[in-house]
Amino acid sequence: MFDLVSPNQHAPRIAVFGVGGCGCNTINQLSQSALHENVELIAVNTDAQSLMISQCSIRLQIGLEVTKGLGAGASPEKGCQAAKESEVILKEHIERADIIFITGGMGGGTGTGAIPFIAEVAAELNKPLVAVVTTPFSFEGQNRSALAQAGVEQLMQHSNAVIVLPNDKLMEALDKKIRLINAFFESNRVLQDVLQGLTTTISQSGLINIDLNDFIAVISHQGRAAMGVARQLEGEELQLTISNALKNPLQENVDLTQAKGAIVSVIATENIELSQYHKIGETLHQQLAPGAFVIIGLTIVPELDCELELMVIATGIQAQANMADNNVNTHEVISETDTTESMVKPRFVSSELVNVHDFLKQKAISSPAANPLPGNKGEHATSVLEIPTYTRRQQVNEP
Ligand SMILES: Nc1nc2c(ncn2[C@@H]2O[C@H](COP(=O)(O)OP(=O)(O)OP(=O)(O)O)[C@@H](O)[C@H]2O)c(=O)[nH]1
Repeated sequence: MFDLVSPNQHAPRIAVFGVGGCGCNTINQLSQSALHENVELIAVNTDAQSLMISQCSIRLQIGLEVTKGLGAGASPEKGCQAAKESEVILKEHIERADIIFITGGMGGGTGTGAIPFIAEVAAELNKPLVAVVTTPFSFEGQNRSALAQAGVEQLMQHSNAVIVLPNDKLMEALDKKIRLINAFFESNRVLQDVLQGLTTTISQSGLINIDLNDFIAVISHQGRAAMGVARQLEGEELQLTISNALKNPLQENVDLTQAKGAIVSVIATENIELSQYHKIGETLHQQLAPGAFVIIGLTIVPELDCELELMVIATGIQAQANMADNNVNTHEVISETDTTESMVKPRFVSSELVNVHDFLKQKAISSPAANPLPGNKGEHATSVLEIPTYTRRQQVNEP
């Protein structure tokens, strides 16, 4: 006799921790998206008010003794103490997961102090961890920026991969007249895209055949990570699509030529040619460090409404000397790297429809014009959840 095996029985358990005001906002937005059932969203904060309005099923108030439920007051030390005070409960949730994603804003107290501590605990428990964090707008002042920089550096010591999205980059990419709340919303949407893309990539491992071990192999290169998605429309050059996927306008500039690994998810119709598939692998190898470990998954979606969709996660990138300098290293120039030494691990899988497809179809974040801001069209009702905690507090304190 055979027992029927549930299709999700072997899907890895993914925990997404949203830490501090920004982290909780992000996973609140994430909780509105279609996520795999093995993805658990965990809101973590010292601020009881923020947790009360969180829509996540798991809400952990940390550091009740240290912060009295009032936030860490922009003190990373307090944020770290709060996480230490609540280590047992945090550990319980870390232990239950196979892989951990953590997100939050660097520059305040809770996120900056607690995220590196949680990452350290995850490392002790041997759990792979990917962090997606923001750095403050310049108008928030030098102090927050310095706190953020120190926080990112600390985090990098304990994380497998750190994706840094500077809030300042938003201003460059978005309409200058955008309201602050919409800027945060848009930034959170990018965080949401990144997290949804990452979790979906692993959850759909049976379909696109990038399994957890592959993923871990790629993210185990410590350092910064970069992620991008792009679609190739009819008549467009594949090369352009690949370049678009490698530049996310809201992400900190990173030097991809240092990337030691990449996971590429290709979604195409049955008409995809071997030469196109090869071109993707070849271009990636030209753009990344020599010998980079590249895993390419392929999913066939017959009803795809474009030529091809790409999601690229590059890892193992060393930090820029100056985090504030965002105007260096665009990757238009393709170097003449010998690709024969590089390791490519192609995977072919055919399937009807996958969530990754839905995700990519809806997003196309490489083309901001394709994604008008919901707030600009009046589609997005401003909610208290989208107001950053520190702004919310200021509003409360204002007469
Ligand atoms: N993109 C984005 N950034 C945010 C948001 N909220 C806050 N931030 C950024 O994150 C930084 C830290 O803010 P919070 O997350 O509110 O701070 P915290 O970690 O809760 O720390 P404390 O309030 O001191 O306890 C800020 O300086 C902002 O740059 C948000 O919703 N979206």
